[in-house]
Amino acid sequence: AGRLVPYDLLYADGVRAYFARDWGRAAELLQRALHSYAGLRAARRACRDACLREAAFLGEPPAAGPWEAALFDRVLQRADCVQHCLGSRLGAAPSAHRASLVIQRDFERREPYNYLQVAFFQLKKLDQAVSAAHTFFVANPQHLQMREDIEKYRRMSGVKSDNFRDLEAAPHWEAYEAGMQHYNADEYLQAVDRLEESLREALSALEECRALCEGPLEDEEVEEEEDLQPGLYEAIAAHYIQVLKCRQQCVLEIATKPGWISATEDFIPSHLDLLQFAYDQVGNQALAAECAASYLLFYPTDEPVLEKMKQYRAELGEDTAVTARENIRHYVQRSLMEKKLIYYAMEHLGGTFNDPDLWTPDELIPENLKQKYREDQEKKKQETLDMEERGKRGSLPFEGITVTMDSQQMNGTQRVVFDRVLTESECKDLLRLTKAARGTGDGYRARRSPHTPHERFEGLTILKAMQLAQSGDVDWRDAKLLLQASEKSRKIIESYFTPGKKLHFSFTHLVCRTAVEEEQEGRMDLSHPVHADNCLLDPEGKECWKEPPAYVYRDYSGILYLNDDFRGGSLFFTEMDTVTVTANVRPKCGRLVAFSSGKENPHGVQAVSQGRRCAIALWYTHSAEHAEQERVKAEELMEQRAAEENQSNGEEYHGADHSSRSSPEALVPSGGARPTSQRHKSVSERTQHPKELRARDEF
Ligand SMILES: O=C(O)CCC(=O)C(=O)O
Ligand SMILES: [Fe+3]
Repeated sequence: AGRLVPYDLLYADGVRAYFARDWGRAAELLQRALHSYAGLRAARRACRDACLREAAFLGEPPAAGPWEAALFDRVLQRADCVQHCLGSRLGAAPSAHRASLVIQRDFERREPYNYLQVAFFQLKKLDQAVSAAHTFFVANPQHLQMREDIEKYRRMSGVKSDNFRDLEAAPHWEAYEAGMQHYNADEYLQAVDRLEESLREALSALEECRALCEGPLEDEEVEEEEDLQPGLYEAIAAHYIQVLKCRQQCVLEIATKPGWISATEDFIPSHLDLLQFAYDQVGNQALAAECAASYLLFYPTDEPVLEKMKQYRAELGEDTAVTARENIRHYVQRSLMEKKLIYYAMEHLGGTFNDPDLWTPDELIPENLKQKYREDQEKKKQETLDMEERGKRGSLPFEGITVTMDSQQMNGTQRVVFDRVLTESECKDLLRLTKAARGTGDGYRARRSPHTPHERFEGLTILKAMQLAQSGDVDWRDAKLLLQASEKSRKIIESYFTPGKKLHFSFTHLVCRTAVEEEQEGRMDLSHPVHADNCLLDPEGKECWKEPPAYVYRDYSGILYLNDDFRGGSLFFTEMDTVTVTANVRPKCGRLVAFSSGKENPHGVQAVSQGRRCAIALWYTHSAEHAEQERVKAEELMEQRAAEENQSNGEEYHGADHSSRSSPEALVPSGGARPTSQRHKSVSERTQHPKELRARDEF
């Protein structure tokens, strides 16, 4: 095999070319980076398999003679094998292919496709731009800018719908979804085919993931001092336990659909359960029995499947042997062995382990760990109780705010309207912000509303507001007010709905909807069609799919209104059928409506038929991981400014608390070698990535 250039180098060069607007070079380098990344993974997998055979830990342990020599003899052989194998496949020392954590994360999140789509777009290679955009979006459904771009691509003529392809699609997910569709449609013959394929592919993906676990030891805390380094056996144990835990987590990785946050529970065993049912339906009792027996390896006391087993045995006759699948038996045994070792380590050496499986037999978990687990659960329960108690007594964190309507008055659950969150003059200042921003022409141009041709739609994000303040286009105090108003709303909503449980910003923007003159006659549509904020309402109103492209991690929504001098534009809530209206909210300055973002709160906005309706739209999440990154940047700019002001007139600014957030920069190890230092720059450049995209007005 030829020499594989390390993917992090290619990536760093590609990103640099991107920011130099050298699109051709950027596209080429980024594609090569992706290719090299895939090649590296394939090499690791292949070498692991080859060396597993070549230097196998097989046979009986030595009856007599030193155990240690026998074991380490194999360890040395395996190390030699792996070194050689990787060296010849990669054409370089394997260590050259170790990328920093930041870059590894970028690739896991498919970040290169984000750059690629822009580069392809600039090169007028639309088909490739679309598939890159789609590939990125599948794994990043929360990415607002990409969502907008995708919507634009969809509206463009000349873009074929089969270009919306996931270039990194995992074979097992494609098969699984097709299989489940057939299964749910009672098409069991096809279901069996696809689910078998899915199981096969999932197990194969699992092996690849496990192979990648055999990498270097990742120290949690870098211990610089030599005498803090562990001794031989401690070091081996620590590294081995790390590998075991990593391998155990692989099942979660393969069971998590790209773009989703949590894994499908019991992914492997549920395949076997589905298959046993489907085989039974198509009259293949022998295979049904085999799958049932395999399922029982995970859950040996599962009553319904034991029942089925009896039935299959009866149907097949006593002479037919029923055995579980060999590969599943192997999977279960191997997993149990790993769990035992991990639990032993936990009990005696400390550390933690999140067992990814629900089927782990109780007797495997050491008694004192179980005890500790129970205590933790108890503590958590108590905390929730305390929280609810506090919530009931809960008072709002600000004076003068009133609760105008609660859930009951709004005929629903988790809905509320507060008034007097802003004063008239604060509303005026914020409205001035939208006007001033409009004049600048950059990033804040009125566009057609994505929802209706009869309105224009303008959105201003927090970061944009700060940047405009920085460039002197808007007043700093107005921009600061936007930041403060949104934080105030956050506190109100947190204390009302989830006291004691932190709500993070997920996305914030100031939006105005303006009626387009002369286009209002006989208008039947809405300003914003009925929707739920964190799931996709199905048109028949029976379900709300909590899956991408919905912003699934959003937990609460808030809208803080700024004015009422327009016609139409009421917010309304409906039942799941999207037509039965249950509550109406007329916007006005200082009114904050808040509600949980799920299917219990479908809502829409009546047509704005005259004038301009402005509001700060706010979404919140409990998940720190999905906290709004733009905000960190915006607050930094604010603090910078405050510090400058402080110097000039001694005024004090109480900046926002950053401690709970991790900025992307924080992930960059200090003093890192080569690509790391470049990444440090491009990571912060990345916050400007959306602007970069915005500049493309060719859409
Ligand atoms: O502006 C409003 O009243 C509601 C807007 C909304 O529901 C949304 O943007 O998701
Ligand atoms: Fe909404």
